[in-house]
Amino acid sequence: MNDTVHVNPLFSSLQQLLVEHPSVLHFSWTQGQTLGSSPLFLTFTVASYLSLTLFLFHNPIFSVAPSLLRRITAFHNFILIIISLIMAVGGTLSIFTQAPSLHYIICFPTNTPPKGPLFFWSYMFYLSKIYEYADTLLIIMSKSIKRLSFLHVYHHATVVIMCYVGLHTAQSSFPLVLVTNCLVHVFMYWYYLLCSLGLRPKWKRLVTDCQILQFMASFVMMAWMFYSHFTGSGCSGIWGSCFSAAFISTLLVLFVDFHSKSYSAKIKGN
Ligand SMILES: CC(C)(COP(=O)(O)OP(=O)(O)OC[C@H]1O[C@@H](n2cnc3c(N)ncnc32)[C@H](O)[C@@H]1OP(=O)(O)O)[C@@H](O)C(=O)NCCC(=O)NCCSC(=O)CC(=O)O
Repeated sequence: MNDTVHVNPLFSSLQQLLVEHPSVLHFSWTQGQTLGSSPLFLTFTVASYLSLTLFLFHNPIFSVAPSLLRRITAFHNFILIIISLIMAVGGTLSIFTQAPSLHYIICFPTNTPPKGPLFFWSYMFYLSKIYEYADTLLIIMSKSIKRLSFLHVYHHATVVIMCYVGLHTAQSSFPLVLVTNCLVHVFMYWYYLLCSLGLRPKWKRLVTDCQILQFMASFVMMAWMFYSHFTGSGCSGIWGSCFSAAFISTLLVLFVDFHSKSYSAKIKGN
């Protein structure tokens, strides 16, 4: 399997850095030992996010000059584009080099330990979702408080729980969800970067379409996983997948609603 991937020098260097580096190769999610792996950490993080958001929503104590805030926001979006790109490449290479087949990645054998490159990138994904809390802070600091939607806060709070559960249960198909989400996020943060630079890209709707498509793709992966689980010898992380399926369903409903409110009205207005 590895013989086929040493063809291209760039591919080979990326593989050495993003898959075969000792910290990636020997990564292990150890409950209570790995940073962020305890239920207490998760509860504290999500509760702090929600209470701080609520507090700052009612008491906007920050005052940053708009030009400085625009630069900070642009930098933040740039960082997220780079991080998402690295995770997408790292996750893809890990899938190609570590998974013996597509079916394996959809349905890990039961009792698969959350170890190695596939779970290293899942862990990075989890940490990046905590960093994304800064989006909310930037919206609050921008004083466009009405932009702080239920969808935004619900998504940011719950996606961290989904990642934690995914790692904790060594959830099948999680690396595929990670790669699709990171690819969409490169596009999404590119949109936000341009917005923070004062541009208004005409392809906003395309970003939302891609997000909806990504949720639908996740359903297809999970349907395949559930089918494999119940007709075969079982898949790892079935409870994590149930949680993800429920969370992604709610996101799909919220995003379809966002889509119809944001774009259908404009069509009628034209
Ligand atoms: C096209 C979308 C990506 C964004 O829609 P919005 O209505 O939020 O977009 P908008 O046109 O109002 O955004 C432009 C405004 O965002 C500001 N802005 C810049 N960077 C930002 C950032 N990192 N986070 C939040 N807002 C940001 C700009 O300065 C600008 O402010 P100003 O107007 O003041 O100049 C959409 O599809 C979407 O996701 N809507 C849900 C809202 C949301 O929070 N999405 C991200 C998390 S959900 C997610 O991430 C799902 C997933 O996993 O795919």
